[in-house]
Amino acid sequence: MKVGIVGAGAVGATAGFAMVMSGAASEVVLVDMNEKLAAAQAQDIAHAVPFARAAQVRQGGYAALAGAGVVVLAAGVAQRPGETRLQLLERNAAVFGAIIPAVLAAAPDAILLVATNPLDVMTQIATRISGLPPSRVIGSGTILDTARFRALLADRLGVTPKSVHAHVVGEHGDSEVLLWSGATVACLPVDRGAERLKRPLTAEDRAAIDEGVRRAAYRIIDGKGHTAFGIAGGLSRIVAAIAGDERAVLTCSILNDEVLGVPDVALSLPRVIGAGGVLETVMPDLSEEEAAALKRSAEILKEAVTSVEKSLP
Ligand SMILES: NC(=O)C1=CN([C@@H]2O[C@H](COP(=O)(O)OP(=O)(O)OC[C@H]3O[C@@H](n4cnc5c(N)ncnc54)[C@H](O)[C@@H]3O)[C@@H](O)[C@H]2O)C=CC1
Ligand SMILES: CC(=O)C(=O)O
Repeated sequence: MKVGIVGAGAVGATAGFAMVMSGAASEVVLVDMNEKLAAAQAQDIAHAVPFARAAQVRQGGYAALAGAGVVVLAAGVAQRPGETRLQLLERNAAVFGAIIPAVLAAAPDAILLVATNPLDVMTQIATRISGLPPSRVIGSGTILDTARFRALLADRLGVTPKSVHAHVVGEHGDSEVLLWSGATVACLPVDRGAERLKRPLTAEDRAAIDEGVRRAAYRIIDGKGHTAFGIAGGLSRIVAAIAGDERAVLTCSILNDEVLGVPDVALSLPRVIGAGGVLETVMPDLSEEEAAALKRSAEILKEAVTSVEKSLP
Protein backbone atom coordinates (compact mmCIF):
# COMPACT_ATOMS: atom_id res chain seq x y z
CA MET A 1 0.00 0.00 0.00
CA LYS A 2 1.18 3.56 -0.71
CA VAL A 3 1.46 5.61 2.48
CA GLY A 4 1.92 9.37 2.70
CA ILE A 5 3.47 10.95 5.79
CA VAL A 6 3.07 14.67 6.39
CA GLY A 7 5.67 15.81 8.91
CA ALA A 8 9.06 14.21 8.37
CA GLY A 9 10.48 14.95 11.81
CA ALA A 10 11.29 12.39 14.47
CA VAL A 11 7.85 10.70 14.49
CA GLY A 12 7.09 10.83 10.76
CA ALA A 13 10.49 9.64 9.59
CA THR A 14 10.76 6.88 12.20
CA ALA A 15 7.25 5.72 11.27
CA GLY A 16 8.29 5.60 7.60
CA PHE A 17 11.32 3.55 8.57
CA ALA A 18 9.20 1.16 10.65
CA MET A 19 6.69 0.69 7.81
CA VAL A 20 9.46 -0.10 5.35
CA MET A 21 11.25 -2.53 7.69
CA SER A 22 8.02 -4.35 8.64
CA GLY A 23 6.70 -4.45 5.07
CA ALA A 24 3.52 -2.56 6.07
CA ALA A 25 4.03 -0.07 3.19
CA SER A 26 5.26 -0.70 -0.33
CA GLU A 27 5.64 3.01 -1.09
CA VAL A 28 6.28 5.90 1.32
CA VAL A 29 6.09 9.59 0.42
CA LEU A 30 7.39 12.11 2.96
CA VAL A 31 5.96 15.64 2.83
CA ASP A 32 7.27 18.45 5.03
CA MET A 33 7.43 22.25 4.86
CA ASN A 34 11.15 21.65 5.37
CA GLU A 35 11.73 19.97 2.01
CA LYS A 36 15.44 19.52 2.60
CA LEU A 37 14.73 17.58 5.81
CA ALA A 38 12.09 15.40 4.10
CA ALA A 39 14.45 14.63 1.21
CA ALA A 40 17.24 13.67 3.63
CA GLN A 41 14.96 11.45 5.70
CA ALA A 42 13.62 9.76 2.56
CA GLN A 43 17.14 9.04 1.31
CA ASP A 44 18.19 7.69 4.70
CA ILE A 45 15.17 5.34 4.88
CA ALA A 46 15.66 4.28 1.25
CA HIS A 47 19.16 3.11 2.17
CA ALA A 48 17.59 0.56 4.55
CA VAL A 49 15.38 -0.93 1.82
CA PRO A 50 18.03 -3.48 0.73
CA PHE A 51 17.61 -4.99 4.23
CA ALA A 52 13.81 -5.04 4.01
CA ARG A 53 11.09 -5.91 1.50
CA ALA A 54 11.01 -4.01 -1.79
CA ALA A 55 9.64 -0.50 -1.26
CA GLN A 56 9.93 2.96 -2.79
CA VAL A 57 10.66 5.90 -0.51
CA ARG A 58 10.76 9.51 -1.64
CA GLN A 59 10.11 13.10 -0.65
CA GLY A 60 7.39 15.02 -2.44
CA GLY A 61 4.87 17.84 -2.40
CA TYR A 62 1.18 17.25 -1.63
CA ALA A 63 0.48 16.20 -5.25
CA ALA A 64 2.77 13.20 -4.69
CA LEU A 65 0.23 11.82 -2.16
CA ALA A 66 -2.16 10.88 -5.01
CA GLY A 67 -3.22 7.24 -4.67
CA ALA A 68 -2.15 6.88 -1.01
CA GLY A 69 -4.29 4.46 0.99
CA VAL A 70 -3.28 6.07 4.27
CA VAL A 71 -1.83 9.51 5.01
CA VAL A 72 -0.17 9.85 8.41
CA LEU A 73 -0.40 13.33 9.94
CA ALA A 74 2.71 13.84 12.07
CA ALA A 75 3.30 17.55 11.40
CA GLY A 76 3.34 20.19 14.09
CA VAL A 77 5.16 20.95 17.28
CA ALA A 78 6.10 18.42 19.94
CA GLN A 79 6.28 18.75 23.74
CA ARG A 80 9.32 20.34 25.30
CA PRO A 81 10.52 18.83 28.60
CA GLY A 82 7.79 19.30 31.24
CA GLU A 83 5.12 20.47 28.75
CA THR A 84 1.80 18.53 28.61
CA ARG A 85 0.33 17.31 25.34
CA LEU A 86 -2.72 19.59 25.73
CA GLN A 87 -0.47 22.66 25.80
CA LEU A 88 0.30 22.12 22.09
CA LEU A 89 -3.32 22.47 21.02
CA GLU A 90 -3.65 25.91 19.42
CA ARG A 91 -0.39 25.71 17.48
CA ASN A 92 -1.13 22.27 16.05
CA ALA A 93 -4.77 23.06 15.25
CA ALA A 94 -3.52 25.83 12.94
CA VAL A 95 -1.11 23.40 11.25
CA PHE A 96 -3.96 20.94 10.57
CA GLY A 97 -6.10 23.77 9.14
CA ALA A 98 -3.37 24.27 6.53
CA ILE A 99 -2.40 20.69 5.69
CA ILE A 100 -5.65 18.67 5.68
CA PRO A 101 -7.29 20.43 2.69
CA ALA A 102 -4.04 19.96 0.73
CA VAL A 103 -3.86 16.26 1.63
CA LEU A 104 -7.49 15.62 0.62
CA ALA A 105 -7.15 17.55 -2.64
CA ALA A 106 -4.43 15.08 -3.65
CA ALA A 107 -5.67 11.90 -1.92
CA PRO A 108 -9.46 12.13 -1.41
CA ASP A 109 -9.82 8.39 -0.71
CA ALA A 110 -7.05 8.13 1.89
CA ILE A 111 -7.63 7.17 5.49
CA LEU A 112 -6.12 9.86 7.74
CA LEU A 113 -3.97 8.51 10.57
CA VAL A 114 -3.29 11.20 13.16
CA ALA A 115 -0.11 11.16 15.27
CA THR A 116 0.17 14.85 16.21
CA ASN A 117 -0.52 15.81 19.84
CA PRO A 118 -2.69 16.47 21.69
CA LEU A 119 -3.72 13.30 19.90
CA ASP A 120 -7.42 12.99 20.68
CA VAL A 121 -8.26 16.65 20.17
CA MET A 122 -6.24 16.69 16.94
CA THR A 123 -8.18 13.61 15.77
CA GLN A 124 -11.45 15.41 16.49
CA ILE A 125 -10.21 18.54 14.69
CA ALA A 126 -9.02 16.46 11.72
CA THR A 127 -12.46 14.80 11.51
CA ARG A 128 -14.16 18.18 11.46
CA ILE A 129 -11.79 19.84 8.97
CA SER A 130 -11.78 16.85 6.60
CA GLY A 131 -15.53 16.22 6.65
CA LEU A 132 -14.70 12.47 6.47
CA PRO A 133 -16.67 9.92 8.51
CA PRO A 134 -15.04 9.21 11.91
CA SER A 135 -14.18 5.66 10.80
CA ARG A 136 -11.69 7.12 8.28
CA VAL A 137 -9.94 9.56 10.61
CA ILE A 138 -8.03 7.44 13.09
CA GLY A 139 -5.80 8.69 15.88
CA SER A 140 -2.98 6.41 17.04
CA GLY A 141 -4.47 7.12 20.46
CA THR A 142 -3.55 4.73 23.24
CA ILE A 143 -2.01 2.10 20.95
CA LEU A 144 1.31 3.33 22.37
CA ASP A 145 0.12 3.42 25.99
CA THR A 146 -1.30 -0.09 25.60
CA ALA A 147 2.10 -1.23 24.31
CA ARG A 148 3.81 0.43 27.27
CA PHE A 149 1.36 -1.24 29.69
CA ARG A 150 1.98 -4.66 28.14
CA ALA A 151 5.75 -4.13 28.12
CA LEU A 152 5.96 -3.09 31.79
CA LEU A 153 3.54 -5.77 32.97
CA ALA A 154 5.38 -8.45 30.98
CA ASP A 155 8.69 -7.35 32.44
CA ARG A 156 7.27 -7.66 35.96
CA LEU A 157 5.79 -11.10 35.18
CA GLY A 158 8.86 -12.43 33.36
CA VAL A 159 7.02 -13.26 30.11
CA THR A 160 6.97 -11.76 26.62
CA PRO A 161 4.65 -8.73 26.12
CA LYS A 162 2.93 -10.71 23.34
CA SER A 163 1.58 -13.06 26.05
CA VAL A 164 0.10 -10.21 28.11
CA HIS A 165 -3.31 -8.86 27.11
CA ALA A 166 -4.00 -5.50 28.71
CA HIS A 167 -5.40 -2.24 27.34
CA VAL A 168 -5.27 1.47 27.99
CA VAL A 169 -8.33 3.53 26.98
CA GLY A 170 -9.37 7.20 27.11
CA GLU A 171 -7.01 10.10 26.44
CA HIS A 172 -3.56 9.56 24.99
CA GLY A 173 -2.29 11.67 27.84
CA ASP A 174 -2.39 12.32 31.54
CA SER A 175 -6.00 11.14 32.14
CA GLU A 176 -5.62 7.79 30.35
CA VAL A 177 -7.14 4.70 32.00
CA LEU A 178 -5.25 1.44 32.48
CA LEU A 179 -7.79 -1.40 32.43
CA TRP A 180 -6.45 -3.66 35.17
CA SER A 181 -9.82 -5.41 35.53
CA GLY A 182 -9.57 -6.97 32.06
CA ALA A 183 -5.81 -7.66 31.99
CA THR A 184 -4.90 -11.32 31.42
CA VAL A 185 -1.82 -13.52 31.18
CA ALA A 186 -1.79 -17.24 30.34
CA CYS A 187 -5.60 -17.30 30.10
CA LEU A 188 -5.91 -16.01 33.68
CA PRO A 189 -6.86 -12.66 35.19
CA VAL A 190 -3.54 -10.91 35.70
CA ASP A 191 -3.45 -11.21 39.52
CA ARG A 192 -4.04 -14.97 39.42
CA GLY A 193 -1.61 -15.37 36.52
CA ALA A 194 1.02 -13.43 38.44
CA GLU A 195 0.61 -15.75 41.44
CA ARG A 196 0.96 -18.86 39.29
CA LEU A 197 4.07 -17.36 37.74
CA LYS A 198 5.33 -16.89 41.31
CA ARG A 199 5.56 -13.15 40.79
CA PRO A 200 2.56 -11.81 42.72
CA LEU A 201 1.56 -8.24 41.95
CA THR A 202 1.46 -5.93 44.96
CA ALA A 203 -0.36 -2.59 45.16
CA GLU A 204 3.09 -0.95 44.90
CA ASP A 205 3.84 -2.90 41.69
CA ARG A 206 0.55 -1.75 40.19
CA ALA A 207 1.19 1.86 41.17
CA ALA A 208 4.72 1.72 39.70
CA ILE A 209 3.41 0.26 36.42
CA ASP A 210 0.62 2.86 36.25
CA GLU A 211 3.14 5.65 36.79
CA GLY A 212 5.58 4.08 34.32
CA VAL A 213 2.93 4.03 31.57
CA ARG A 214 1.34 7.41 32.32
CA ARG A 215 4.65 9.28 32.70
CA ALA A 216 6.64 7.40 30.01
CA ALA A 217 6.62 10.26 27.51
CA TYR A 218 7.80 12.80 30.11
CA ARG A 219 10.72 10.59 31.10
CA ILE A 220 11.80 9.83 27.55
CA ILE A 221 11.48 13.47 26.44
CA ASP A 222 13.52 14.52 29.46
CA GLY A 223 16.27 12.09 28.42
CA LYS A 224 16.36 12.43 24.61
CA GLY A 225 14.11 15.33 23.65
CA HIS A 226 11.37 13.38 21.91
CA THR A 227 9.75 9.94 21.63
CA ALA A 228 9.64 8.15 18.30
CA PHE A 229 10.34 4.41 18.26
CA GLY A 230 7.24 3.33 20.21
CA ILE A 231 4.81 5.46 18.24
CA ALA A 232 6.49 4.49 14.98
CA GLY A 233 5.85 0.82 15.83
CA GLY A 234 2.23 1.65 16.63
CA LEU A 235 1.64 3.63 13.41
CA SER A 236 3.22 0.86 11.38
CA ARG A 237 0.94 -1.69 13.12
CA ILE A 238 -2.19 0.33 12.25
CA VAL A 239 -1.08 0.73 8.62
CA ALA A 240 -0.47 -3.05 8.39
CA ALA A 241 -3.98 -3.72 9.76
CA ILE A 242 -5.50 -1.43 7.11
CA ALA A 243 -3.30 -2.67 4.25
CA GLY A 244 -4.01 -6.33 5.09
CA ASP A 245 -7.70 -5.79 5.96
CA GLU A 246 -6.82 -7.65 9.16
CA ARG A 247 -9.76 -6.80 11.45
CA ALA A 248 -7.14 -6.43 14.20
CA VAL A 249 -8.33 -5.14 17.59
CA LEU A 250 -6.22 -2.11 18.49
CA THR A 251 -6.81 0.74 20.92
CA CYS A 252 -7.15 3.80 18.70
CA SER A 253 -8.91 7.14 18.90
CA ILE A 254 -11.84 8.24 16.75
CA LEU A 255 -14.66 10.71 17.24
CA ASN A 256 -17.33 8.88 19.28
CA ASP A 257 -21.00 9.89 19.27
CA GLU A 258 -20.99 9.51 23.04
CA VAL A 259 -18.83 8.00 25.78
CA LEU A 260 -20.44 7.39 29.19
CA GLY A 261 -22.77 10.34 28.72
CA VAL A 262 -20.18 12.72 27.21
CA PRO A 263 -21.25 13.56 23.62
CA ASP A 264 -19.03 14.04 20.54
CA VAL A 265 -15.62 13.33 21.94
CA ALA A 266 -12.59 11.59 20.42
CA LEU A 267 -10.76 9.11 22.63
CA SER A 268 -9.44 5.58 22.46
CA LEU A 269 -11.39 2.34 22.90
CA PRO A 270 -10.67 -1.08 21.41
CA ARG A 271 -11.45 -0.83 17.67
CA VAL A 272 -11.60 -3.43 14.91
CA ILE A 273 -9.32 -2.09 12.15
CA GLY A 274 -9.39 -3.19 8.53
CA ALA A 275 -9.36 -1.86 4.97
CA GLY A 276 -12.19 0.59 5.62
CA GLY A 277 -10.54 2.05 8.73
CA VAL A 278 -12.40 1.51 12.00
CA LEU A 279 -14.98 -1.23 11.33
CA GLU A 280 -16.29 -1.71 14.89
CA THR A 281 -15.80 -0.37 18.41
CA VAL A 282 -15.87 -2.82 21.31
CA MET A 283 -16.76 -1.19 24.63
CA PRO A 284 -14.89 -3.16 27.32
CA ASP A 285 -16.38 -4.21 30.66
CA LEU A 286 -15.18 -1.66 33.22
CA SER A 287 -14.93 -1.68 37.00
CA GLU A 288 -16.72 1.19 38.74
CA GLU A 289 -13.41 2.96 39.25
CA GLU A 290 -12.38 2.52 35.60
CA ALA A 291 -15.76 3.79 34.35
CA ALA A 292 -15.45 6.91 36.52
CA ALA A 293 -11.88 7.50 35.26
CA LEU A 294 -12.92 7.04 31.61
CA LYS A 295 -15.80 9.48 32.06
CA ARG A 296 -13.40 12.01 33.61
CA SER A 297 -10.99 11.52 30.69
CA ALA A 298 -13.83 12.13 28.22
CA GLU A 299 -14.83 15.31 30.10
CA ILE A 300 -11.25 16.64 30.07
CA LEU A 301 -11.00 16.07 26.31
CA LYS A 302 -14.41 17.59 25.68
CA GLU A 303 -13.36 20.73 27.58
CA ALA A 304 -10.16 20.95 25.54
CA VAL A 305 -11.90 20.58 22.19
CA THR A 306 -14.61 23.06 23.16
CA SER A 307 -11.90 25.62 24.03
CA VAL A 308 -10.41 25.49 20.53
CA GLU A 309 -13.57 24.83 18.47
CA LYS A 310 -14.55 28.50 18.16
CA SER A 311 -11.33 29.35 16.34
CA LEU A 312 -11.64 26.48 13.83
CA PRO A 313 -12.45 27.11 10.17
N1 LIG B 1 0.73 10.02 19.03
C1 LIG B 1 1.77 9.76 19.77
O1 LIG B 1 1.78 8.77 20.54
C2 LIG B 1 2.96 10.64 19.67
C3 LIG B 1 2.80 11.88 19.13
N2 LIG B 1 3.86 12.72 19.01
C4 LIG B 1 3.56 14.02 18.40
O2 LIG B 1 3.91 13.98 17.02
C5 LIG B 1 4.15 15.33 16.57
C6 LIG B 1 5.47 15.39 15.82
O3 LIG B 1 6.52 15.16 16.75
P1 LIG B 1 8.05 15.12 16.25
O4 LIG B 1 8.15 14.34 15.01
O5 LIG B 1 8.89 14.77 17.43
O6 LIG B 1 8.29 16.65 15.92
P2 LIG B 1 9.37 17.25 14.91
O7 LIG B 1 9.50 18.68 15.27
O8 LIG B 1 10.58 16.38 14.88
O9 LIG B 1 8.65 17.11 13.48
C7 LIG B 1 7.52 17.85 13.11
C8 LIG B 1 7.65 18.16 11.65
O10 LIG B 1 6.44 18.80 11.24
C9 LIG B 1 6.82 19.72 10.22
N3 LIG B 1 5.76 20.73 10.06
C10 LIG B 1 5.32 21.65 10.96
N4 LIG B 1 4.35 22.39 10.42
C11 LIG B 1 4.14 21.92 9.16
C12 LIG B 1 3.25 22.29 8.12
N5 LIG B 1 2.38 23.31 8.24
N6 LIG B 1 3.33 21.59 6.96
C13 LIG B 1 4.22 20.59 6.79
N7 LIG B 1 5.09 20.20 7.75
C14 LIG B 1 5.05 20.86 8.92
C15 LIG B 1 8.13 20.33 10.72
O11 LIG B 1 8.87 20.92 9.66
C16 LIG B 1 8.81 19.11 11.32
O12 LIG B 1 9.70 18.48 10.41
C17 LIG B 1 4.11 16.20 17.84
O13 LIG B 1 2.85 16.82 17.96
C18 LIG B 1 4.33 15.19 18.96
O14 LIG B 1 3.83 15.63 20.20
C19 LIG B 1 5.11 12.37 19.41
C20 LIG B 1 5.32 11.12 19.95
C21 LIG B 1 4.26 10.17 20.18
C1 LIG C 1 4.99 12.16 23.09
C2 LIG C 1 3.93 11.18 23.28
O1 LIG C 1 2.77 11.46 23.08
C3 LIG C 1 4.26 9.86 23.77
O2 LIG C 1 5.39 9.39 23.63
O3 LIG C 1 3.37 9.23 24.37
